[in-house]
Amino acid sequence: MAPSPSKPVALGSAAHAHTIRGIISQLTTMYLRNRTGISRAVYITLFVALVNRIRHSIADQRGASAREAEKRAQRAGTTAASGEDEEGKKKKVELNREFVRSLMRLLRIVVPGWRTKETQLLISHSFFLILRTLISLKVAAMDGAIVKALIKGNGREFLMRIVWWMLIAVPATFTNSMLAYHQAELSLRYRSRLTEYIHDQYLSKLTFYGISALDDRIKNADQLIAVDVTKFSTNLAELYSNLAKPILDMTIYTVSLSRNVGGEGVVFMSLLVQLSAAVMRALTPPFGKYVADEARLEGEFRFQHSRLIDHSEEVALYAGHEAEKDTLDKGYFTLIKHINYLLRRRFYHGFMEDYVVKYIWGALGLLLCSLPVFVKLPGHTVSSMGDRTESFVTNRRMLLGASDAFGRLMFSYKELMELAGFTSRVSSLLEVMDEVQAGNFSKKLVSSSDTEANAAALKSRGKVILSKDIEFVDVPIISPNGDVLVAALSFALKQGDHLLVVGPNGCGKSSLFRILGGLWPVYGGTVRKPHFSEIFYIPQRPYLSSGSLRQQIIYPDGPRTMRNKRVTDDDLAAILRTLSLEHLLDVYPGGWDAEAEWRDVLSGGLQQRIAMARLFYHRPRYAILDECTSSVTLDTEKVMYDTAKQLGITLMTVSHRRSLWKYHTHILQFDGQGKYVFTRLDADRRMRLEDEKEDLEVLLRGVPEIERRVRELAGEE
Ligand SMILES: Nc1ncnc2c1ncn2[C@@H]1O[C@H](COP(=O)(O)OP(=O)(O)OP(=O)(O)O)[C@@H](O)[C@H]1O
Repeated sequence: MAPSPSKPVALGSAAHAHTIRGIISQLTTMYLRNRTGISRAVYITLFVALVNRIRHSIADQRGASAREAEKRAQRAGTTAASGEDEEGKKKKVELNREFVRSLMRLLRIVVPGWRTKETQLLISHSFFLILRTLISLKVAAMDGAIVKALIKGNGREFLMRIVWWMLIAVPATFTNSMLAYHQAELSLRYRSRLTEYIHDQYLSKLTFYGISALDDRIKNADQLIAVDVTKFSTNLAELYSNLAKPILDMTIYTVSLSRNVGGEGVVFMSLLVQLSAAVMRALTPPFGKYVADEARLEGEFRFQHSRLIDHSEEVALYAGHEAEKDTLDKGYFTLIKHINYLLRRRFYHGFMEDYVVKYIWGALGLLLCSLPVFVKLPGHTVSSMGDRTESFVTNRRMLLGASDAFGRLMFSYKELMELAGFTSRVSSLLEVMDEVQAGNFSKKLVSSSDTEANAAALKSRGKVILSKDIEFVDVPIISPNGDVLVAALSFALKQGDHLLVVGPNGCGKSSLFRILGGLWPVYGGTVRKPHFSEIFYIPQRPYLSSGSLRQQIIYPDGPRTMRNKRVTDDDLAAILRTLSLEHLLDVYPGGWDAEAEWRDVLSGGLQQRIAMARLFYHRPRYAILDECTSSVTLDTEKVMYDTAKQLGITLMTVSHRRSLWKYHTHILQFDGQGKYVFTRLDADRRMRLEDEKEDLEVLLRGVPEIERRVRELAGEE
């Protein structure tokens, strides 16, 4: 009989299977014999891979920072030219290199060095974080021991363990309180550092003016400084404990767990957890951007309210409450719509996150804890039921700790995104402040202007030379929107020459003084002028600061500077008497120290007189008087101008009032079409000419009437 062909195959496959089984068993034995060594090799490889990954990201980030710096340098030269709109500039809020770069900049501000209070706080915070994890480990072991005593039915041991458990709770709760305290204190310190830094920058080199008038990238700096900085600081302080503690917990718990249940299970479970975490991260909405948008909308809503408070009288007189209500409602509903959308996204995300973190990972954890019960691991001799229960309870407790830590790490991704939102907002303020200080402004150009030519004009700069007198040589007056008001202005004024500036509305009269005061850049030509401190400006609506009556007169000096200048309250009273303001000292209780919201309690005319008193106190070499006598009588105006001249102040006035001509020696007259005339002013002659012109105009106005009457008479004849 021919041998069955299947037999050798069967024999062969049995032998084959036998060989494979033999190889597997040999490999398993080899693995179990060298298990510790292999585990170490795996851990070391993973660690080296991690370090390499971090090294590469840092190198990438450095390269990106250099490229970003290059791009910014290029952009700085072209922002004004491009007329780019705000949307185009809005940064995307993501956890990218830009975020790391911005965060690093803010971190250098909030923790400026090693020997600072912040570093001390961070170190002691870290100490308490480690202490809490160690205490938690001890508590986990004690839990296991308590349950073991219970299962054994050993009442004495059970009670003893409970007493120990209660004792360890004392350092545990103390540590918890210390952690909460450190977190709050750190947040406060970060906020103080940032606010101090921003105030220094914002209030130097007229940055606050540049941001609000010459640049339109930052809409509400107040909201950014008062609210977003606080939220950033709180978020950052929370994030440290929300990141550091779970990372620490995870490391310590995982090491202890792998000792109890074997490293393989832990590595396998970590891989599964990592995988599900990566999926969840991919499904996480861009919360950072949402938070930044929410903060912006909050800011806009607040701004609309503060505008209503500032202009309550005007709105009330116009009965504009319905229109204002519409604007406010619109702002509020836009905000609420966004918050509702955010809530919905958070709801779905929270649902998914909770399910994965609590239940999927929880089930994986139970499987892991059961390993020592169902699988015999080398080096683990679990014998009695009590021992098994103790090991299960301890492992379960540690695992809960580890998975809770991982869950918190996952949640902290959301917080990290929120931090990215606030980081983006705060750092955009810092960047715009830097650019404004460097003279790089970005403002939407007026559509009517020749955008390219004007943008080029806005980029170029003229010369400013310090001098005793004032001289403009071919200086263009260009509004921040790129509107050329005067192409090239030239005039010269010596000390003692008093200048009157006239012209139609919007022709650039005040803008000339903004250039003189250093508020607007000199876009071309040469400006010779005295130092900023020697020119005093009085606008039509004087600025009344908060503080006492005395402070209104001496602003921006403080009482100490006043004393240093050897000016007394009696000197100030004399100034008040000159302007017939002495009654203010009796009207408001407290005299010089009386405090009030001066802008509300003083009439327009009184405010203008206070502004003049301020001028007489400071006695500058030059004064710019911008329609600042519009609300006072001619008698008061005379006193103001005569006294100012007696004090040796050179006056530069913007006014349409003819009564002011006689106080000036020169006139600069704009025609509103970009042309101007600068001449000496012979007030009497000019007054005569103007009178004659007005008489003739009246006569001319009567001519049609005379003609009509002549025709009527001719008809009657
Ligand atoms: N911060 C700014 N941003 C953009 N444009 C501005 C800014 N300030 C002034 N302008 C524009 O510059 C032009 C000149 O303004 P300016 O205040 O010099 O006018 P003015 O001659 O003093 O007018 P008025 O007699 O009405 O006070 C106006 O068209 C004004 O809209």
